[in-house]
Amino acid sequence: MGFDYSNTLDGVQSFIDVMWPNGNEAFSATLLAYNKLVAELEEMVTRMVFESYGVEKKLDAHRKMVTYLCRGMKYRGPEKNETNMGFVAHTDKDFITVLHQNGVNGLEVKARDGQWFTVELLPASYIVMSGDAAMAWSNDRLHSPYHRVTINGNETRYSIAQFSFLEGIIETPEELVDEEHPLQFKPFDHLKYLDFYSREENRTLESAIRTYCGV
Ligand SMILES: O=C(O)CCC(=O)C(=O)O
Ligand SMILES: [Fe+2]
Repeated sequence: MGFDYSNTLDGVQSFIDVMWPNGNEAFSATLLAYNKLVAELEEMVTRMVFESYGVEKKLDAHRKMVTYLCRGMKYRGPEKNETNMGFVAHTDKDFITVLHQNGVNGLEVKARDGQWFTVELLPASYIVMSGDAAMAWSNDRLHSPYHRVTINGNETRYSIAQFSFLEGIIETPEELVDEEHPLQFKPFDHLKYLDFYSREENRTLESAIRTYCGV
């Protein structure tokens, strides 16, 4: 389950209203505090990326467009005759994802070289992963990896993710384009890309972002 504007009081409140019509102050305060911290982490990583590419002057305009979606996942262990009760392989459609899990591993990521590996996390660890929008923005420098969840044991896995989206047009900075690195993606409207991906016929594309706005 998930909700939009997840680092704002209004966003959290609209979720709480659905789940607890009589309110749940403690949960609401915890969720908002958590999502704000995770948004700060996302902001910090984004700043590091912009600085490392020498495009920090583009950061303010970028920040003004950022909005977050929070999603909570529950994966129970397989029962008899069931296999893999996880999440099918996909790339994230956002800019940057920050993921956290309870003590149960299960996330697998496909590296650039095609090898799948299991992400083994300490309880206090977070995963920061680039999505399709960051890949397009960076002219293919950041990799938006295929990933999936496979649950083998009996323990239930819980994870919580916060996804960043841009309300507006995403454009590759000209600093990241030159003769050696020709432009790979045309400017695109991030939320319209989500509409595109939500259509049945586009969900099985090898790379929805390349089909949508690849050069
Ligand atoms: O539960 C996880 O660790 C991954 C979830 C995920 O990939 C997603 O929600 O996009
Ligand atoms: Fe994902």
